[in-house]
Amino acid sequence: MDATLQALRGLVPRELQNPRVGIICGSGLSGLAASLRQSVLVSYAELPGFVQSTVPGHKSSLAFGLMGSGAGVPVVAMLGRFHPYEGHKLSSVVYPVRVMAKMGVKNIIITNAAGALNPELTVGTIVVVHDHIALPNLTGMNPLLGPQTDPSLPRFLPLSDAYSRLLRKLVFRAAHDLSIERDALAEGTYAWVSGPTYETAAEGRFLRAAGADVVGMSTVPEVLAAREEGMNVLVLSLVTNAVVIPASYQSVRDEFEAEIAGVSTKTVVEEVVSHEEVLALGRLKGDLMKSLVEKVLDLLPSNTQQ
Ligand SMILES: O=P(O)(O)O[C@H]1O[C@H](CO)[C@@H](O)[C@H]1O
Ligand code: HPA
Repeated sequence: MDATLQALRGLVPRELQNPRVGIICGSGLSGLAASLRQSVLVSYAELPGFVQSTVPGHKSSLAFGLMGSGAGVPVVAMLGRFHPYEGHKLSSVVYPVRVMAKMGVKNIIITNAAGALNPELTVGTIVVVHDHIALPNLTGMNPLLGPQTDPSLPRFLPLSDAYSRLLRKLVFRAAHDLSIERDALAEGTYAWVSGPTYETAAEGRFLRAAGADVVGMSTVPEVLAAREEGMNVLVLSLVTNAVVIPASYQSVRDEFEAEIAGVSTKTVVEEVVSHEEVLALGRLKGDLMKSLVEKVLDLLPSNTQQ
């Protein structure tokens, strides 16, 4: 950690060395940081302890700068995150969050691309996450597993308050101030899965039945580290696709038997999702996400821990 912080002190101008807000850009959402002023990019390759992002739609740089109107808020944005499915250790996945904490970040805005499990969520909706289901955490893949390296951090971290109510409400205020239509935003629960495979229909049904609204392969590790470090957390999921969950299985036997009996049937073609589709939606809705985040920064109270 000391080596990373020292490298950053050498690469980032002094006035940007104490960001107030950290941002993590999800798949195809690096454009979020396009409006940073006085921005300085630091490649992950220059930072000891950082790995490389290998997923299309994720760059490998930290961007420092000022965001929002007026004087702006000093922020640090990860243009490209790390996922365990890339082969990165969980400790590497959350390392940038720990670095942000050491630089003084008190609020973190984590964005992601996600598939909709809730049939009421249409593609393009931004979901303000208020809870999560993390099967990997429950089954032993938790970034906080292991010896406590910093005794000042809690051993048993509560997560019932993981998603800041104040920050969530700010998003709705921001949308209201920007006259964003009501249906563009929703609230929901994020299911974290390890990926890199997308869900089968049965898995989608299972996660939906468990109460999840959207599903993705990231975010929860960063949320856990951020909460452990005492940050206020806001998560915004952009719905990039629907997880196709047919109400019932359409039997191939029925289909076959109808065919040989000469009865005309509708052949079922299973829909599939692709990362290209995910990235395309990120490009399409990137501006909405950017305006929302900028407005949240404008509304962030300056006189509190926030
Ligand atoms: O969560 P982010 O990084 O936004 O990306 C999402 O998009 C990718 C799959 O298309 C997965 O990495 C999934 O987690
Ligand atoms: N499933 C998991 N992760 C995702 C999806 C999905 O449908 N879309 C974007 N990230």
